[in-house]
Amino acid sequence: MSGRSFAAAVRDRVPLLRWSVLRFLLGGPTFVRTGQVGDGRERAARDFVLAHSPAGDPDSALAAFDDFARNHSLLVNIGDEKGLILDAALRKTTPKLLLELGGYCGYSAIRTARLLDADARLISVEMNPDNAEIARTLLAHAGLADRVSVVVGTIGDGGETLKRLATAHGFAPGTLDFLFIDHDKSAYLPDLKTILDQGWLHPGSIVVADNVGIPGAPGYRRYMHDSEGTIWHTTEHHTHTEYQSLLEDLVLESEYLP
Ligand SMILES: C[S@@+](CC[C@H](N)C(=O)[O-])C[C@H]1O[C@@H](n2cnc3c(N)ncnc32)[C@H](O)[C@@H]1O
Repeated sequence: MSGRSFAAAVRDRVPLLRWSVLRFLLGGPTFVRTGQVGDGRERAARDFVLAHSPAGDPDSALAAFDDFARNHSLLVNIGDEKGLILDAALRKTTPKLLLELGGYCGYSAIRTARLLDADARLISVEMNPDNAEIARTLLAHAGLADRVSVVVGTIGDGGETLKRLATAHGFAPGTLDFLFIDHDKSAYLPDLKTILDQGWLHPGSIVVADNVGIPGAPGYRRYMHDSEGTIWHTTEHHTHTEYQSLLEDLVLESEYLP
């Protein structure tokens, strides 16, 4: 094993040896409040992906993102390991209208949009305008701008974003085929219930939720467990937190039944 790959293997097993991981943990409260770590890594990631992947190649953009997050500065993308779970869920259906809660720098939006039919649309709702702009830049770089709209807002902002989704993006009862939840962990369940109240989901709609293990969304997990076989059918994917193999995480994939 070369010196570089040995160092990478150690970082993978002992993530706390990485300064960027420690810096992320120190910036935890800032990240929860603002959606950015506070050391400029999100803009640095944008510049890295632009410099290290050719235009119009989503897989190269994802590889550059993964390289940056693993070897330079940790990013809270769904990442390459859990991303395969998202890919598989998307490949089981042919979703036409998709909603993502928590876009960050656009990694999961690129991952999702590259698998969609040309007439499908993903709307990514992101609270931080700077993240939204980074995501738009990288989606355009990957050649996917026509399939994805990044909307700045939150589902819990008093109806403004819900209204925008309905009027500008065609959300109506029974139209939403696929929902990816990856934002504020305390908002997973309330936002899902708000979306249920809108009636946007239909029998067979799929909801994938990241980080149900770490940082954790225990109320969401309990709700899915309690409604198993009646409202939802859920598969729990046991996996690892992004970009290391020490800490375990859970991704929940739920099919809407009624
Ligand atoms: C874990 S990151 C998302 C990672 C992204 N899905 C990916 O895999 O590339 C969480 C993102 O959610 C955003 N966020 C936090 N609370 C939010 C909310 N209530 N609505 C929308 N976005 C939110 C943050 O600004 C941050 O960009």
